Amino acid sequence: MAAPPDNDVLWARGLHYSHGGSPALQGVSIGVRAGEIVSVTGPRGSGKTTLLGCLSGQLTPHKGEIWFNSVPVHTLSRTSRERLRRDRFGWVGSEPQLIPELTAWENAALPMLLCGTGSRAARKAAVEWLERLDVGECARKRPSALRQSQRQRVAIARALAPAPAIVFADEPTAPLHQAERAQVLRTLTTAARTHDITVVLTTHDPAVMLPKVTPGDPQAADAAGPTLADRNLTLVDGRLSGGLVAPAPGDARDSEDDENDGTGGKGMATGEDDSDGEDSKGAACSLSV
Ligand SMILES: Nc1ncnc2c1ncn2[C@@H]1O[C@H](COP(=O)(O)OP(=O)(O)OP(=O)(O)O)[C@@H](O)[C@H]1O
Repeated sequence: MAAPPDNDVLWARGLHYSHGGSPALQGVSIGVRAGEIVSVTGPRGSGKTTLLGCLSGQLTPHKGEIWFNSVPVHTLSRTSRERLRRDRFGWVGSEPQLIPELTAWENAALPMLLCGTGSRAARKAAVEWLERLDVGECARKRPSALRQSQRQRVAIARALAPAPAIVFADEPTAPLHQAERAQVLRTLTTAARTHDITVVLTTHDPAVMLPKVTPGDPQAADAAGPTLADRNLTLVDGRLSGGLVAPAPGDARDSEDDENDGTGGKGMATGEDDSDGEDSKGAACSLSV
């Protein structure tokens, strides 16, 4: 078993996953550095949610390796993976999935309480994060009294408050209005950057995440303002093609010819046997609290 590069907090090689025999990931390799914000885009059904499920330890890949620092996630027992998710990872789904009977601060504090943080400290951290995410005034309200964008900010506070090493966000802006999407994403990425939290997020809205870079025109890139992600990867039919600039519509690249693999230029091979044929393990992504 090869050791992962020292400077990657998360590293995966040759991931394969099939749902009921239908391949969702076909040899995906990725390396994520500590503090990096990586977005994964791609069309519907390209495998984004499955990739995040594997990387976050919710799904066990049928082939391949996943390392979190020096921990081989792919070989951990179910209990150890759940502990790893609880203690080191945060999760933001496309729906806030808050507990309706709890107030916003109680929802945000829940993962810390489950990790054994004292209730006073958990409440303090939860309220601070709600304030940082501009929903401090909602702390005592229940989810039903909040707007969807406020609920999603509470879910982001819940993911960030325990100071996880990595936050996984699966299409976190999907339920929001267009005007709120960039704002919520900016809130998530800014908060993660200031607290040195690594983020891997998926979106099928490339306009939201991709840096507005015009190749060969740095002035245009400067004028576009700061980018939300450090690196954007594109997943097509369960295969990754990396790059900083999205292919223009109609400029589809041939994934068979593309050796780019999302490892930040380390050149890790992705070309593995496509025939998987394993049955689905039927695991669905669930709330990581
Ligand atoms: N539980 C499941 N059972 C059967 N097939 C599934 C299941 N989950 C996903 N798939 C299939 O696996 C492939 C990858 O799905 P996945 O949800 O990972 O893609 P995605 O890029 O996240 O899609 P979307 O943008 O629609 O969320 C798709 O063909 C999908 O239909």
